[in-house]
Amino acid sequence: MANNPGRPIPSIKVKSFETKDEVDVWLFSNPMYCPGALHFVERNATVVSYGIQTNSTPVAKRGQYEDPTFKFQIPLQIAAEREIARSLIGDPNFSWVVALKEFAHPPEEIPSAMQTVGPTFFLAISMFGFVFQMSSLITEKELKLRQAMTIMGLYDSAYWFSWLTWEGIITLLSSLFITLFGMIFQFDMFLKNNFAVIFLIFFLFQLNMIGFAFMLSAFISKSSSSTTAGFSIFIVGSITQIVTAAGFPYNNSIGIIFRIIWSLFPPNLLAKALGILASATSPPHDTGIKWSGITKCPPNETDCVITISDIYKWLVVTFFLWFVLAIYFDNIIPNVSGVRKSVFYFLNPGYWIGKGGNKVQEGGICSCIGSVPEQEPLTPDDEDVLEEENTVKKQTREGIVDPNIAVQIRGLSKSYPGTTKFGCCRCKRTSPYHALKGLWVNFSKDQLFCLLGPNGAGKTTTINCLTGITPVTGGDALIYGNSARNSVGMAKIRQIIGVCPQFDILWDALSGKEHLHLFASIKGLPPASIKVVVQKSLVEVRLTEAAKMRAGSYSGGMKRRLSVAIALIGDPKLVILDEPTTGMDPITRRHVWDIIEDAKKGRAIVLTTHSMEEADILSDRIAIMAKGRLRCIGTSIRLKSRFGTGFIANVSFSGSTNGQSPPNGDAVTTPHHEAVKQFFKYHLDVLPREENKAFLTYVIPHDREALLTKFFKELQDRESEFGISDIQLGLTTLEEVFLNIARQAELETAAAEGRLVTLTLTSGALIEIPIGARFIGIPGTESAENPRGVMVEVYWVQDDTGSLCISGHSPETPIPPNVEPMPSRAPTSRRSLPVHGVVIHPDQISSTTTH
Ligand SMILES: Nc1ncnc2c1ncn2[C@@H]1O[C@H](COP(=O)(O)OP(=O)(O)OP(=O)(O)O)[C@@H](O)[C@H]1O
Repeated sequence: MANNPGRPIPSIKVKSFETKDEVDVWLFSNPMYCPGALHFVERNATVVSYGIQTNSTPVAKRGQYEDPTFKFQIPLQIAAEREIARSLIGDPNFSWVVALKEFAHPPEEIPSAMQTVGPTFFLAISMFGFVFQMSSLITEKELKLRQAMTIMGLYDSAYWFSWLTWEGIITLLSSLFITLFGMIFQFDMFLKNNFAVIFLIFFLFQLNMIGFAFMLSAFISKSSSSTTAGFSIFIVGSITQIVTAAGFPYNNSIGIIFRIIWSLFPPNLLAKALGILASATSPPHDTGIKWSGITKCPPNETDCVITISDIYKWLVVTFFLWFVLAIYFDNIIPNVSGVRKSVFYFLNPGYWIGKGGNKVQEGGICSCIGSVPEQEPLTPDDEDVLEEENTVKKQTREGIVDPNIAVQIRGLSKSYPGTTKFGCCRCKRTSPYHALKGLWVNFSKDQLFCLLGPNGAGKTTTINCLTGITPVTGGDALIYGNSARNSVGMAKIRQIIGVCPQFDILWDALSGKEHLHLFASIKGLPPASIKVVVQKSLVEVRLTEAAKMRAGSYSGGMKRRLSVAIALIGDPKLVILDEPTTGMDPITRRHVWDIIEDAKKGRAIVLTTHSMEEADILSDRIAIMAKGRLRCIGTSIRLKSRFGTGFIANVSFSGSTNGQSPPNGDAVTTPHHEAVKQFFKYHLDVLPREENKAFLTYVIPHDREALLTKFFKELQDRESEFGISDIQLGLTTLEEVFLNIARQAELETAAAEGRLVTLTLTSGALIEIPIGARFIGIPGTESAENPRGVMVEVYWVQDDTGSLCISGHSPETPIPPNVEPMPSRAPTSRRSLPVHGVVIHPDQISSTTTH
């Protein structure tokens, strides 16, 4: 204890044992407690043996590891040997001195926290901006927000540069805060290196990550995938940063090609830069990198292949590379409408000088577009449609520019090509579809043109062609003289149109006011006037109180009103409203109708709607489309008179107070009712469609039109005799016209395609009949009683999608003798396979046939 070099060991720190085994047991049960043990064996008077046992685990003290050999083993050895020598010599003062000294060596390099966890930590910080940026860009694509802005006139360049400016500012601030926090927390790397040197590394790195996010977002179509993509980049980045910190590939033993490829991934450059900056301040006497030293290799680095200034250059160059690639991929990867530019679009000089070069095509890069079969020119069946077509064709041929025409659609056709997509194991084929089959129509200025039609008629496709969302297959559309087929024309069109799309395209996080502000700016309104215009617009659509609320919390009707306001902002010359009042309550709907009515002045409006009332009230002209073609065109009255079933006459009786049905709903027949019914039957041969105590309602077919003047004059003269209080005469509703046209179109298509449906007879037999066929002869029913067999009349209704379905059939009746005999066939067995029914032309059915 007294011989320990340096200072004696106090007795409380020493334990003694009888045997080696006792020592081992004690050491085993008290690990890391005792640094060393001495074993003495006194062999004889001149020989004393001893053994040394030490703990070989190095222990860190204040960041420094103590070497057990120097610290314990040698001192124990010296102490033991001194004591043995003294004991053997018998001189208690006998002593010798041993001095121990390490070789001189450079200061030990302890990797700093900045070198070990710094790269991952700062990569994690930059991932916030990265994921946010990707998800913002993808959400704008996914929700068609970007498309909406483009239609309203936003240039791609403005879109990209506005994002870049915003992200540039955020990145600048975040880099500033990172550097300042590093200094506040007294990290040597931040304190000793030049402020600008550190700040620029963080700024350029984060900007680079933003460029990388821009590029990656072109490949992702769902915003929910952006977090997954961000996380994957983080994991990969963390691993490659560890590899970078270990020295790969920034040393002379690795080829430059590896270094170039490695440096394309921004986290690797950050890891290398932090490595250089941290090692420049790691030994206490190092002073860090000054601005003037960014081009020099750090003094501690022996195998230096890259300097801080090289890293700056790399970060700047790769940022521009990502940014350019982001714009390129954004153009060549199909957008949300499946439309893209050609892979070599940038080789077209027109693209750079703004004269064309923006031609778009459909289908993905890896999908083969099948050839679209040519559509045969169809001559319209309807005389009004034919006349309109001839007018437009004549104007086109003669180059007549009618100043009153806002939109001239010249044989517009659109076919969605069939595509073949090559998946992992199979090819997916879709067949081509002709959505528009040659439209020829003029939309006049100061008028509202209403496009009606069943679902899938082609209304939205027409609008998409007019707004450039989808490329036109054939024909053209001129909007105020600008062609929708030409990119220069389309750029001009977008400055003069306002669109309210079928589905609300709004940012949940922006308020109504901010939306209007944004679109007013896109429309190029002078900044000074925007505030006033936005306020006026909010008042118009009654959203003043909700102006500052986020659009995400608006009701469906409020969102629609905001979409209408957006369409009207900036005083567009053509306003396209695709089902603008869907989801609105009746009061709001009427209010929006007023807005639309007011908006007609000085501009053309194209409206599509499924509300016949809306079409009736707002439209100056109406066209009904079905299966990609115009079926009729004209004013509401013209359509009703031509395609309605006729006139509706309503006769009210005096004595009825409110004109409503009796409470039990039963028809009440009075002598007056009977007299009026007889009068109608005698003069017009019609029966009431509806009758009750208060009134009688008749549908009078068009063919009796000539009799009406005389008939109603006489009815009016006999009003008091019949007890009539009021007579109303009107045309049938637009809805009826719509249903008739849709039915006709459905029939045509079914006949052209030879589509069949199965009719189940009351007898249980199944027969196949063409869709829409009215009288059907049942094969195999010929008998002595009915030598020509029997037939049924089939009743048809249209379902929600406009398709015809069988609603029932009449009882079986004998086929009249004037009908040609059916081809002879074996009798149909019950519930056997369906046989084909024989279609009997209605003209062959005599008047005795029941309906
Ligand atoms: N990208 C596409 N690829 C293939 N077919 C399409 C595509 N877009 C639309 N169609 C088809 O074109 C037809 C016309 O569609 P469109 O959206 O123009 O109808 P619509 O008259 O607007 O119907 P709705 O009243 O339901 O809005 C439909 O049969 C539709 O399936």
